[in-house]
Amino acid sequence: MKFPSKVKLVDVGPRDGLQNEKEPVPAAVKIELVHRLQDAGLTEIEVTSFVSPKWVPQMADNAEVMAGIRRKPGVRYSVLTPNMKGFEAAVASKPDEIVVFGAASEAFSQRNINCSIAESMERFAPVVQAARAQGIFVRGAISVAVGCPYQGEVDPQGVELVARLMKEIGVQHCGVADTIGVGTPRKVQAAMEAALRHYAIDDLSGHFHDTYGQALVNTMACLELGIWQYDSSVAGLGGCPYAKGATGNVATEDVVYMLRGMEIDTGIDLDKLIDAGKYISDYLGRKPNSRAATAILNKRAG
Ligand SMILES: CC(C)(COP(=O)([O-])OP(=O)([O-])OC[C@H]1O[C@@H](n2cnc3c(N)ncnc32)[C@H](O)[C@@H]1OP(=O)([O-])[O-])[C@@H](O)C(=O)NCCC(=O)NCCSC(=O)C[C@@](C)(O)CC(=O)[O-]
Repeated sequence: MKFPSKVKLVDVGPRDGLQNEKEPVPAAVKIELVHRLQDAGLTEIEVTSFVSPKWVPQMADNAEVMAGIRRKPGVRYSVLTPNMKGFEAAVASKPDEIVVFGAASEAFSQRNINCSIAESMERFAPVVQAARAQGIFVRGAISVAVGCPYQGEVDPQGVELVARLMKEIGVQHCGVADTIGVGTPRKVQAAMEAALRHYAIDDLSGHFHDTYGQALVNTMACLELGIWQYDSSVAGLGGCPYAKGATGNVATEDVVYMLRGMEIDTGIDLDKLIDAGKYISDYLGRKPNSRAATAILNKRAG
């Protein structure tokens, strides 16, 4: 079996991780988390989202967080922008990349962004056009790619349709997301293969929540396909406010530990990453949701 020799991880903890916290997390803590992640070697960090503060109040400090980051050369900072209003607000904060986020089920599209799949593409198209005209890279996320909390099963055709529509409007990179973490390896591979009909392997990534404990094995299944880009979340933070019961993303620490053992380069310093995860977990008053971090922290404590 030939795996990729390097993997790029995008830490989505500051955005996906913190968007679901009940208590507000101060902008200063989010900024410090971003700093610790970049110091640990992350080269892309999903910082925040420019969505409606009525829908997701946890991200209302988006501009303040973006303005507070000490930018490190070589690191890319991405933000979510669901429509032109979000994009216009985001541009002022100079993101390297924006993310438009659609869904492979109509039901999730309605609950998450208040429109149908077709309408979402109409909203995204001018955003994509404006971003690309300004040299801002555009990533697209396809939520509920293997299962939806409202519809149930999602078949690969649903993913293929949204990947095609995203490609048609000029989205440059396609992220396939198991929002509620129900996927298992063959299902996730099928979703990826559907997206691969429209996106090259270098323009595709996986985003796996760990609700059923399948995220690492799903990552492994995608490595087998040659996919080398993944989202993950420090300390396993996260969840989507419109996917009740879904837990956080796969912990960045767990993915880095696995890849290090497989001699696949990530450029990430695991010890510093664990410190970053401990920092935010201490702030939130709980333990990191990462088996590797827990084991290493226990070992450190002797
Ligand atoms: C998409 C909208 C905005 C549509 O929301 P809407 O209500 O349909 O929008 P609207 O155009 O009818 O506007 C209604 C009000 O919202 C305001 N508004 C409109 N747009 C914006 C904006 N961008 N920023 C700030 N304000 C905005 C607008 O100005 C207006 O304000 P009012 O006149 O009532 O005072 C809304 O549904 C929304 O914000 N949804 C939040 C979705 C979200 O953030 N979900 C979580 C992130 S996605 C995710 O986690 C999944 C992912 C990516 O990680 C992958 C995975 O795991 O699946």
